[in-house]
Amino acid sequence: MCEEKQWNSTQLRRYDLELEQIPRLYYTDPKIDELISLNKPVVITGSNIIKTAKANWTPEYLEQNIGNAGHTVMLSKTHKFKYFDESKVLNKNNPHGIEFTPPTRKTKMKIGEFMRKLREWKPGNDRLYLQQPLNNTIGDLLVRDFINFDWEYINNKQSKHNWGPLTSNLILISQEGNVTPCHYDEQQNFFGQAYGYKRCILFPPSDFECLYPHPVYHPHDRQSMVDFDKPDYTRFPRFKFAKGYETVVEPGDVLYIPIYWWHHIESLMRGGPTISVNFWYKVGPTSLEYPLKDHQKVSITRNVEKMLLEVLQDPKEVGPLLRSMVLGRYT
Ligand SMILES: O=C(O)C(=O)C[C@H](CCCc1ccccc1)C(=O)O
Ligand SMILES: [Zn+2]
Repeated sequence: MCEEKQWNSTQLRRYDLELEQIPRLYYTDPKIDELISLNKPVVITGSNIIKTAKANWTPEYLEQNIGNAGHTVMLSKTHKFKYFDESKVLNKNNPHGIEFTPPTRKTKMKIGEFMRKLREWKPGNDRLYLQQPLNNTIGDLLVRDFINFDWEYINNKQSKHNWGPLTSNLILISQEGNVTPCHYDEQQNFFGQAYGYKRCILFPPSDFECLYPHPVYHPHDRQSMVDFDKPDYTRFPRFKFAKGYETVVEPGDVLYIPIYWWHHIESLMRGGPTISVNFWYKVGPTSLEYPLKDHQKVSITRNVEKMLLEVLQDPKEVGPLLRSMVLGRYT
């Protein structure tokens, strides 16, 4: 039977992008392992991976059970929550940092205050996004739910695909309409959707030239410089060639976001709060096998940038040096 969809396309933000669908496969389907081994995204449906979260994690339940410690909440004046690395921002004890105006503010909030602020939110108020690594401050019922995730399935995938150790699980409680702008992470990611609906737009690592990441030394390292709401085609002409994939994850879905794949994530407008839990896996130093995979080339460019910045010191010298090295010789 076909369930009626719980959302409609007016709840999705509109972008100037051509998007194909990410495959949705039932968790017993062997094609899932084919796609994961090719470092390609797939939505795993019908599994018990986060079954207890799908069953129990409503905003009210989390308010009762997430624990009474303060939680990390990002505040933003816009719907965008563009991540930045605080260690790369210029401040008194970081002379090498750069001038930078943070687009979001990080605070600590008790869950009750967070939920109240969400309920009382009015246009013009700061938007809120709770982003809290799961730790030992969570309540007993949440611990029980977490223990009852289908770890056999999860661990089987982790070992079959030679992922490194699970580094962290992030609990995400988003206000409706919030956007995490396009970025990539250096970890494999099982992105579990527990409550509400999130639209995920992904691009392969080979779209590096179309998505213009900030320089590695910048606080917005790994984030795209392109504003999807208003792309600057003069500065970023190749953005029009980006070839994206999208899906809307629903409660119980687990989206495999391959390492180094770009992803933009939005909580549907007028869809109420959303709750997600991700599983990040670091990958160890992999032996370089030829031909190199696209994500390995991105990793190499990062190392070149870091080395050049280390020796040149001044970021303004990196462009001219690379240009003189490459133009007429390698191009
Ligand atoms: O799971 C992922 O990789 C996502 O990008 C999920 C994303 C929020 C990520 C917030 C964040 C980014 C970097 C460091 C710490 C926190 C969302 O769902 O909005
Ligand atoms: Zn991410």
